[in-house]
Amino acid sequence: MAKVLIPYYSAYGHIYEMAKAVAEGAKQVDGTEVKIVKVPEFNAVKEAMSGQDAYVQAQGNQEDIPEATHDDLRWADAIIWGIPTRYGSMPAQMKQYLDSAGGLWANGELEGKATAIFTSSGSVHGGQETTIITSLIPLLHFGLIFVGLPYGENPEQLTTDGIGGSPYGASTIAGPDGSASPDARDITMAGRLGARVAKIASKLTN
Ligand SMILES: Cc1cc2nc3c(=O)[nH]c(=O)nc-3n(C[C@H](O)[C@H](O)[C@H](O)COP(=O)(O)O)c2cc1C
Repeated sequence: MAKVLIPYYSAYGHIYEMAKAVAEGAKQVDGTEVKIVKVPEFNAVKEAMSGQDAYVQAQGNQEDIPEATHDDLRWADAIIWGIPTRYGSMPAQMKQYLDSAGGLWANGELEGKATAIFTSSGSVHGGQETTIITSLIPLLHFGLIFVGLPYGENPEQLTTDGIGGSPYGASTIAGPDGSASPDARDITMAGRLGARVAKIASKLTN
C-alpha cells in the first residue's frame, strides 16, 4: 500500500494529460492511493497570459485540481513530478514550490521516499533530458530516491520517431506551437512510470 503524489505545472495542458496517465498507471498497482495536485501559478503569468486562448482553456480544464501544499509532500510515500521544459530546465513555478519547502528539507521529512519526473518540451531536442537531469539535483537534496524508466520495460524508446520517453523519465512533445497531443506511446510509458514508482514505493514502505 503506497500513497503516490503527482505535483505538476502545466500552462497548456500537455503535462496535465501526462499526469493523468501516470496516475492511471500507479492505480494499477494494488492498494495504491493517488493524488494529483498543481503547483501554484504566478499572478504575473496569469495576467500576462489572460489573452491567450490556449492557456486560458488549459487552466479552465485544471480548475478542479487542488493546489499543492507542503502537507501533500508529507502525506506521500512517493512523489512523481510533472515538469515542462523552460529554457531546458524547470519552470520557476515548480522551483518556487520546491524552494518554499525548505522546512521539510531541513527536517529531512522527504528522505527515503521514491521519486520520478515526467516532462514535456516544444521540440524534440528542446531539453527533455536536461530538464529531468537538472530537476533531479534539488530532489536529491531532499533525500528522494530517483526512479527512472528503463528500456527493458519501455521498448518504445528505441525509435527514431519524434516521441517522448527516455531512461530518465516519461515525456511528450507539445510541438513548437503547442498543438501536438501526447502520442499513445508517451501515454503508455507515463503509465508504466506511475506503476513502477508505486511498486517501488510499496516495497520501501512495507
Ligand atoms: C518561457 C518558455 C520557455 C520554453 N522553453 C522551451 C525550451 O527550452 N525547449 C523546448 O523544447 N520548449 C520550450 N518551451 C515550450 C514548453 O516546454 C511547452 O510549452 C510545454 O512543454 C508544454 O507543456 P504544458 O502544455 O503542460 O504547459 C518553453 C515555453 C515557455 C513558455
